[in-house]
Amino acid sequence: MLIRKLFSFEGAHVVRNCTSQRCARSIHGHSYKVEIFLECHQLDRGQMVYDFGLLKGDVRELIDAFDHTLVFWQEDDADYIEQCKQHSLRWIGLPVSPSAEQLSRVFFGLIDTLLQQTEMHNGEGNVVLQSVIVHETATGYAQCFREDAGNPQMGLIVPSAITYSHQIINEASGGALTRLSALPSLSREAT
Ligand SMILES: Nc1nc2c(c(=O)[nH]1)N=C([C@H](O)[C@H](O)COP(=O)(O)OP(=O)(O)OP(=O)(O)O)CN2
Repeated sequence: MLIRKLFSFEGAHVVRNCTSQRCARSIHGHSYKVEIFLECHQLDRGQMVYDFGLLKGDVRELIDAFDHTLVFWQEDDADYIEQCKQHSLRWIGLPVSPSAEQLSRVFFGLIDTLLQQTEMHNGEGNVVLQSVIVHETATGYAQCFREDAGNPQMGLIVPSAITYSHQIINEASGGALTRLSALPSLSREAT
């Protein structure tokens, strides 16, 4: 059985090298929708795959870290990156371009890590992250499955390469970002 929980965030980006010139050459924003799909073939004591409420902690905090951010590709023009950091308190640097496809891969990897760290106390079965959908607009989305998340042809996403501005770290309410940042594989903004 599959269950799905929907999140949203507001974000801005440029996606270099894409065919759509407005997308490639102008900073623009999206009201992103993120759908998380969990799969399990067993129910817990509440006769649920996984209580939706459990996703309102770490996973919500992680997605909220992306809210009102300028997200850039770390291989973008150095001056552009510098200007992003100067003019936006909330920014995230990714080792891949911030297309819907790559954002879905980023979220898959990070949410998968958080779920694996979650202690289950209500007889949950083997709950696994089946896929993550990132909607950029009302008409376009990308869906990442496990094989996509780890596909080197799509670019390696080493979590330690993701950088968060101080403002994001400071505004995170505890839990998820702090724990992910404590992993050797996730880094904070360089000081
Ligand atoms: N496969 C992808 N194609 C495009 C992406 C993407 O991430 N993956 N991104 C963009 C741009 O970010 C753009 O802002 C969104 O493009 P588009 O869907 O064309 O947006 P519109 O609002 O113009 O769509 P309408 O259906 O005309 O409303 C481009 N492509």
